[in-house]
Amino acid sequence: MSKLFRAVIMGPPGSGKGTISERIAHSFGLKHISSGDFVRENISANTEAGVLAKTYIKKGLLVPDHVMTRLLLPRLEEMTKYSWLLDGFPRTLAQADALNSICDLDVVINLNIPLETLKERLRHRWTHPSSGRVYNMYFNPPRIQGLDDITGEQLIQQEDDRPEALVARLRHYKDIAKPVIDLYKAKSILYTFSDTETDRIWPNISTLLSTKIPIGQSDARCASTH
Ligand SMILES: Nc1ncnc2c1ncn2[C@@H]1O[C@H](COP(=O)(O)OP(=O)(O)OP(=O)(O)O)[C@@H](O)[C@H]1O
Ligand SMILES: Nc1nc2c(ncn2[C@@H]2O[C@H](COP(=O)(O)OP(=O)(O)O)[C@@H](O)[C@H]2O)c(=O)[nH]1
Repeated sequence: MSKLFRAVIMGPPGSGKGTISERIAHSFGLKHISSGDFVRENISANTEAGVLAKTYIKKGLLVPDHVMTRLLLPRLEEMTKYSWLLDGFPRTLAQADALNSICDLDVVINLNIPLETLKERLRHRWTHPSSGRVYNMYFNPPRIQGLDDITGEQLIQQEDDRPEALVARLRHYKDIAKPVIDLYKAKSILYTFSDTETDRIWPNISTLLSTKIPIGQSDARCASTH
């Protein structure tokens, strides 16, 4: 079997991780694993880790490293047959070390987006709370204003997405992400993309992945995972 592909996407809130992950999953057939979605699934299913995670999320805190790794690592270990893209994990050096102990990453995509752009995007971000699906009133509006395309349920604007909250979130992100970024830079697997528009970043990411994912693998993977 050809070598499987392992990628991580990093970036501050609103940098486009979810949007770009969907494009990568669709174009290259990688399994998209979003830590936020996975946490929400565990909360809905009332698993032990889900119940614990909920107590932190309700307070606007990150879930502690040992809870996150206990949730995510077994999930990744189930995916040994697939190429995957991780979105939202690792967020801390402890999480990166835990990930490192179970696999070697091929590529880390790092999104570097100006603060003003992040503020503007999040001001217009609407979320379907139970699934984590996001919309932007200009970039990708829902079919019916205020309602989720799939369920028809009400969309909300998250408190966290207010410009005042964003500055603190961003500072926090920078502090905890820096050692993770430095680690991946030292391993020569970090690829940073800077722009204000996802549509201008996307062709560069697509070109990078075309050179990294062995020919034929992405198609084969698509067929085997959908
Ligand atoms: N790797 C992680 N480590 C710790 N907590 C996490 C992690 N991933 C998700 N969480 C928790 O789950 C919540 C939802 O995660 P999710 O990534 O969907 O949203 P977010 O933090 O608002 O990020 P973004 O705005 O970048 O999309 C987070 O706020 C955090 O409490
Ligand atoms: N205007 C604009 N909005 C974008 C662009 N890319 C993503 N968005 C929107 O910006 C918000 C943040 O994107 P998201 O993928 O959720 O980022 P994440 O927090 O890093 O996962 C969402 O509402 C997206 O629809 C872009 O190039 N322009």
